[in-house]
Amino acid sequence: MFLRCDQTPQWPGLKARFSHEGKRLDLRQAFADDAQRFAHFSQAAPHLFADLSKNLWDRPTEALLLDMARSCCLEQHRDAMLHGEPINTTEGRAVLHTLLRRPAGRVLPGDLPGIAPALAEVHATLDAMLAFADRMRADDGITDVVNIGIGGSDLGPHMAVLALDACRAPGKRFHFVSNADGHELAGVLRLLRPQSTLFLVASKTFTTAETMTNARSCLAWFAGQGGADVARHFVALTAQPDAAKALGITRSFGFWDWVGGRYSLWSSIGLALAISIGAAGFRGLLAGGHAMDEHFRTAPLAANLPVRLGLLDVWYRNFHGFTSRCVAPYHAGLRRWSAYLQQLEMESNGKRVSASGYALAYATSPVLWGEPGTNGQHAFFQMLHQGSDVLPLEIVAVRKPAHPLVGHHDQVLANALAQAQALMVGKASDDGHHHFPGNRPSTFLLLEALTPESLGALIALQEHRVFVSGALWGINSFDQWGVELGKVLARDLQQRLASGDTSGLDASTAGLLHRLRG
Ligand SMILES: O=P(O)(O)OC[C@H]1O[C@H](O)[C@H](O)[C@@H](O)[C@@H]1O
Repeated sequence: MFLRCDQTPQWPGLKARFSHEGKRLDLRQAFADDAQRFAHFSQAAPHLFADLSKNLWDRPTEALLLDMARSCCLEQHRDAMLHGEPINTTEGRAVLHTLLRRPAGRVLPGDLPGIAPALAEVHATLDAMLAFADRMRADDGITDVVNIGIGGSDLGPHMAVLALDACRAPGKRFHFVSNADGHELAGVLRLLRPQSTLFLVASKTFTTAETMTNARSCLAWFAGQGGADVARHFVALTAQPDAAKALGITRSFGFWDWVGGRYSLWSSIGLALAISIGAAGFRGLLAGGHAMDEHFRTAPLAANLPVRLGLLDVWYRNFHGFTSRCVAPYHAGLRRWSAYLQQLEMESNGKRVSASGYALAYATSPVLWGEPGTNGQHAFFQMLHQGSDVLPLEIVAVRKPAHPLVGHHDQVLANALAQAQALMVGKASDDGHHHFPGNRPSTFLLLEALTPESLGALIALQEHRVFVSGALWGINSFDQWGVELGKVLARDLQQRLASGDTSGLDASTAGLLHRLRG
């Protein structure tokens, strides 16, 4: 059994450190006292550079956090995941999204026996999927690609297709339909012609109600518009190809139950992205992810970026008591970044019981939220600078733009830098309205350029940082039972909306149902 963070000898030490020094730490003073603060709290990692120095911690605190990670056997936890142990205990599954980006034939010391054959299957499926992607990419008869999926079967490919728009196949449009609300699908269908559209029905389980409703409507629309050849125009991306066949979709690309939905961009679920950026680009994404996996696997804890970020997350959540993290990508292509991270972190670590089912006495996942910079600055950054709560900010900036327009990118980068600076430095004024308290924390992640490789590394960094905080909190980061109750009740209420039966319902639900029936 691994220790949870609160069972370690460092936990009381961290509590004491927070009440004596931690809560009083002033970043301006900390920089004045330590000429090496930036050097110590910043580091390179594959494809990116991270500055953690404008955060409310110091070296002794970080050292205690690292010792706590050692007491929790974080490295053994990590290796258990990488080697294929069934660490998703409530579902009895391994957690092997890292295998999806491992080079063919690569064996790690400690791999369980099933890993080598699984890796061979991964590459056979990847090769077939990417060959298909390149065919579709080169096929001028296909102008529109529609990804139908929700949650992990939407957020990853959607975010990444937008982020890597500079690599998009010329002449192709990409659409993402996730909501069961017909307004979304109807708006997309209006733009399409059946003979030039490729529908990708993305669902690990092939049971998700929203996706099944949208897939059926697309099949009906296709037939209604005189579309022929469903086999050419519909592809399923699923771990349940038989369920896809039952719906009439014969071509499918598979993946495995050890790939969680929110970790599935790297699998066949990434087909929309692969068509957009091509096989070579998709392999670049995998290579970037793998480079970060290797960093996570081999770097000493004190120089391991996902570990340092995960420890900072625990320090902020459990000692400072910060309830959220604002994410601000300073790149318009990353406009779905916060939505993507919301599922990754909040569905993974939004848990109130330990892996063995006991109620925890401390807080877990923060709320993640945000918008691209500079837009957020003109909306909610007011609260970051002068609000009553301290809200840590995480900036992603990209040094080189992928467009030739003069005068734009410097403005964007200067704003990213200015926000982090302003939050920390503040500005004293006797007039309260003009007073900026400063000492507000931010993390700065910097990519050289937004490429498949750097995006892959950035995503894998976030996956592993979520793993680190989840492991220290002692929770199962890989199940999501909290989404089930609403699904069951929605099925019941859909029938009641038709029948009008309100028996056994609470008065509010019954009253609203009555109104919804009109
Ligand atoms: O890919 P699917 O099986 O359709 O699942 C889509 C999504 O819905 C589920 O309810 C989960 O909350 C998500 O983790 C998952 O990504």
